[in-house]
Parts: sequence; C-alpha cells; structure tokens
Amino acid sequence: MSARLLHGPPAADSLLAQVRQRLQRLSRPASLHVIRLGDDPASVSYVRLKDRQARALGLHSEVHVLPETTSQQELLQLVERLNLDPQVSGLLVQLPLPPHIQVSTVQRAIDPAKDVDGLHPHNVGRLWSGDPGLTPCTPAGILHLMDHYGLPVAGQRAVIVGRSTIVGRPLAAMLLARDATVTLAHSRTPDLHEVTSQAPLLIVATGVPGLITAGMVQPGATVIDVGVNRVPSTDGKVHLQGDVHPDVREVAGALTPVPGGVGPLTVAQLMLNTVLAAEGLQA
Ligand SMILES: Nc1nc(=O)c2c([nH]1)NC[C@@H]1CN(c3ccc(C(=O)N[C@@H](CCC(=O)O)C(=O)O)cc3)C=[N+]21
Repeated sequence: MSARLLHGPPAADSLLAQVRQRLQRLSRPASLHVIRLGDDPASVSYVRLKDRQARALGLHSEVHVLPETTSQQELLQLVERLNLDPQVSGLLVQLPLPPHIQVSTVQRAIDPAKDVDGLHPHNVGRLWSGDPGLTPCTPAGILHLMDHYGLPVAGQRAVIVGRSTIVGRPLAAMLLARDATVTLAHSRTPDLHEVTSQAPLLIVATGVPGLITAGMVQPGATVIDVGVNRVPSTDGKVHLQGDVHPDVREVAGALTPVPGGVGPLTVAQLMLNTVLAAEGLQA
C-alpha cells in the first residue's frame, strides 16, 4: 500500500483565500519587507517565491539585497529604519546569515509587531505561554495542512525530529497547544529509530536528506517532511530531496511530498502573518 500524498498547493490555496478576505477588509495597505544578505542560491530562490506570492496578492513587497560582507551594524541600521517606517507591516531577515552576523542579535532588533517570522523572543515567549502572537510560518503552515486534510492533532502522539528555533521548537509548542502529546527528538537522541517508530504522527525537520527510512516509521503513520535539501543528482543537476527517504511511501499512511508539500504552506503562512501584522493584531 502506498501513502496518501498530502499535497501542499491545495492547502496553501485555502490559506491564501483567507488572506485575500482579510486584505479586503484592511483599512491600510499591507507591505512585506525581506532583507537578504549575499547570493546563496537557496535564499535567492525562496526570497523570490515570497516576493512573487506577495505581489500576486497585491501586497506591497520589497526585497533589500545587501552584500555578503555587510557588517552587523549596517544590517541593524536597516532593520531600525524599517522598524520606524509606518509603511512597513512585516519584516524578515532571510536565514542563514553569514558567520560574522549574530542571528539572535538581529532577531531581537526587529519590532515584535512586525516580526512575521515569529522569531523575536517576545513572540517565542508568547507562543510558549499560550498567548496570541506572530508565530513561525513553517510550523503554522504544517498545522493548516493537517487541518486541511482532516488529520487529527488533539490526543495524537507526535514525534518531531529536529529542534531548530524556526521549525522543531515552535511546532512542539503549537502541537502542545492543540492537545497533542509531543516528543522533541534530535540528532543526539539515542536510538532515534525506536522513538520514530512509535509515532502515529512524525514530523521531520533536520536538513539531513533521506534520514528517515522505511524501517523507522510506524506502518500507517502520518509523516510530514519539512526537509528541502538541494542534492546533486547523477546527471549533474540539482534536485530537491526531503529528510524522509522515498521508501517511506510504502509504509506511511499519509506523507507530504518534497517539493510540493510543506514549502507552499510556509509561503502562504508568511502572507497571512504579514496581514496579521498589518492589522496590528497579535494573531
Ligand atoms: N527568515 C527566514 N524565514 C524563513 O521562513 C526561511 C528562512 N529564513 N530561510 C530558509 C527557510 C526555508 N524556507 C522555505 C520557503 C519556501 C519553500 C518552498 O516553497 N519550497 C517549494 C519548492 C521551492 C524550490 O523549488 O526551490 C516546495 O517545497 O515545493 C521552501 C522552504 C523558508 N525559510
């Protein structure tokens, strides 16, 4: 038996329909500003996707491209200028950043009310306290995807593999808030296969291509693959591969493809966060 594929685009479309409705009721124009340093090909491609989606919705979108060698101080000055600009609703600094820049310092500098990535400590604290606020796009998008396909969250035993600040940790908080029982596993978890094979709901966000193989998955499990790894194929081209090995399709009950799974939800959720920020709502 082959897993039911949980395609991202239809779920993203339903999220975007919500965004359009909210945009119509908005009394002032919404805008998204993305800061990108350097020319990492993955970042160039993601930022382009965000910019295109924003424009397609009629949002004002600006991408600020700075050289890789930009100092932290110069970056912070740009963030401060955008913080103070009342025309700017949402602001994010694309990750990863070059090593001479301290990510946490940059995240702390962004006005929490404009923090559409949900990575400012104020917003992280709100999420873990159960208070409304802007939340990271990928985990919020995953919950929307599950709701779209009618997959239950409450009462589920969920195992997350990956403890990043942008996916694993916030997703744990969101699943807890929805009454799932959560295990947060990671690269140092001993006997990872024993943990993953007891998960009716398995979410993988590690950045290790093909890490989760068929033998690590409970038959019939729902598997959410957050990995977007650029892997060179034999013909010399680069293709996208998830953190979940293709063989898992024969074991899982439901599975998100890569590409075309979680990715489109991340972008759609960013649009929703931008509108929420423009509304001045904290979600
Ligand atoms: N400050 C910050 N916020 C982010 O949200 C952020 C970031 N930095 N750095 C990188 C990651 C990655 N990310 C993705 C966005 C869209 C797709 C996406 O749409 N993927 C498509 C395919 C994309 C392609 O073809 O390259 C898909 O999976 O179908 C994937 C990954 C956002 N990130």
